[in-house]
Amino acid sequence: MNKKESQRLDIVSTKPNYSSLEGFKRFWPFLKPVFFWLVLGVLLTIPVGGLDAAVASFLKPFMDNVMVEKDTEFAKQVPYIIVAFTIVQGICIYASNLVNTYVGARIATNLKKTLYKKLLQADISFFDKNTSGIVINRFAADADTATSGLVSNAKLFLSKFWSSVGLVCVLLYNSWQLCFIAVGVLIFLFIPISIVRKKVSKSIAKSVKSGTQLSTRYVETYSGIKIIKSFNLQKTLFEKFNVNVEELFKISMKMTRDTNWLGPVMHVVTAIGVAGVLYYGLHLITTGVITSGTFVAFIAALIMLYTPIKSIGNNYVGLQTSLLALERIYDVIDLYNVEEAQQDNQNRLEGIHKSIKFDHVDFSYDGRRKILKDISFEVPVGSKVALVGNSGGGKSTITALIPRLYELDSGKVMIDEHDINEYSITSLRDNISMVFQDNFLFDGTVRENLMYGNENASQDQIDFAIKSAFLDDFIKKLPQGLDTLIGERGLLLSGGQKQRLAIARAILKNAPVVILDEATSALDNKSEKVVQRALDKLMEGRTTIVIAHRLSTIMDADKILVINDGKLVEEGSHSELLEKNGAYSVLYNSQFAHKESATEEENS
Ligand SMILES: Nc1ncnc2c1ncn2[C@@H]1O[C@H](COP(=O)(O)OP(=O)(O)OP(=O)(O)O)[C@@H](O)[C@H]1O
Repeated sequence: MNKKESQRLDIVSTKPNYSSLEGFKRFWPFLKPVFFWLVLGVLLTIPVGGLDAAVASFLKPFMDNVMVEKDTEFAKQVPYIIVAFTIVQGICIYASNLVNTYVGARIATNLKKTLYKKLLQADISFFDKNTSGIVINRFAADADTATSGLVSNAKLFLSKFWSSVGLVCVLLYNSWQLCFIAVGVLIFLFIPISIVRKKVSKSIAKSVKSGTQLSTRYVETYSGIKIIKSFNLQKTLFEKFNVNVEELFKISMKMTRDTNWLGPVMHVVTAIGVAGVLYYGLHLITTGVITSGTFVAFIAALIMLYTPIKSIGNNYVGLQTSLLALERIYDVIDLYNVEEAQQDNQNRLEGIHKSIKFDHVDFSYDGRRKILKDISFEVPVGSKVALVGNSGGGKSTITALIPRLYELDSGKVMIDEHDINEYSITSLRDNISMVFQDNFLFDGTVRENLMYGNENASQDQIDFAIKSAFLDDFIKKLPQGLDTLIGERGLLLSGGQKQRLAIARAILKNAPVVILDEATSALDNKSEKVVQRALDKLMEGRTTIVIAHRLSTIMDADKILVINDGKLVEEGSHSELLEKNGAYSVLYNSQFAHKESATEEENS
């Protein structure tokens, strides 16, 4: 796999990639801020677990004093002591729940912040390679899965750990021989646990993959609903969904089959332990090695010890699920991205004074298929350069390289004779406004959407941008003017209005370089004219690179570059290129002829 391919997250690992120590080290940055609370939580679990042992150990004097020696003095105190102990235990349980929940929620929140930052910084190529379902699952759901499972299991494990330590001490104190039998049988539990571990890891990886596909289906349905309805795709999509959801059902049933036998096996193993203790205990009592009180206390402690072990099966799957989710999180955190890798000491780009230059640029999206081949050209400051050429030729790709949305394979893109890699990415992008064919609007009001162009824009600046984009009449008619909600994806706006809002946003950004990617090709003639006028306002006094299919909009460009199949085949002004009678002239004549024949058809 080459570097450009290495960002795919759909390959879910089935084997743990980290040793426990490595895993802990990686988790440390998230544990550190809550370490005090974590220690407090652990300390609070000591009395919770330890008091179980205390309760069990009271049974011995109770039995021996009352039953055997008929001395009730101490026994009378025991019920009060037990109630007092359990009250203390209850308070500790409450406090430890509170502290542990705080620790878990804090870690999950910090993990989500780290992951979201990572998502915002991820290279565009990451989004080309990973589906929306992957993003939702890997960046949001995994943080909850990892922490909720880890915290609940750690809480359970810790409290049971301390109670087990206490109970084993009680067992040892009462009879080391019986303790040997009781604890010895537990060794047999390691075999089924390791079998389950392997099977569960595989199933969890499969279920993550299926769950991801399911999430993608939901997102696709949401964003593609118009196409789904107009092509009557409901049945097709439902069938695909059906396959995914049934697969998930099968995986979860398999997981249940693979793991649920662990419970009964634990039951049998612990029962063998109890049976062994009873068998040998009888011998020890009859030979006078232990008293009956000792024996009763021993059995009580043993039952308490075995109870959590029997539920290990269920907890184990939860724990394994969380650990694997944590590993997937590490995969995401380890993803390389250009923004994060950048040095802090990079120069800020403060405007453009000379030119934007492509110097022998080669580019591929996947490291294999070359999209741009040896592209060299210069855009002098303040000029308007147009990119034309065949569909899929690489025009949009060229424009994406200027704000470093993708990294080059070789060659250089330069601003004012400096490689753009020398400037900080933020400052580079601050200097460029892009208007696309399909402009994304955020959920919120018209004003909020405009102000994404400039968060500190004054009312005067906003008014100017609206006027320049010919949006003032439209906004006056909106029920709440600038503060009208336009909804996610700007559904309340027409195509042309959306375009003009995007142009107003770009005007507000006031960047010296403007890149227009086929900004008017989706519009009808009337809207195109208004949008074109708005674009002219945006381009005024700025360095502009325009991609256009309609040559009529770029005939006045200072320079036209013809890009065919990733190569720059011609360069010059409209009249120079027509004179050359080459690729541009073919393109121009085909459009012109097309227009003429269309007009003839209309006239006839
Ligand atoms: N994100 C991407 N990942 C992989 N390949 C891509 C990606 N975007 C574009 N391509 C490929 O790169 C080539 C050039 O695409 P590009 O969009 O730059 O062409 P274009 O000249 O702008 O086309 P059009 O005029 O049709 O918009 C095409 O073959 C396309 O399939």
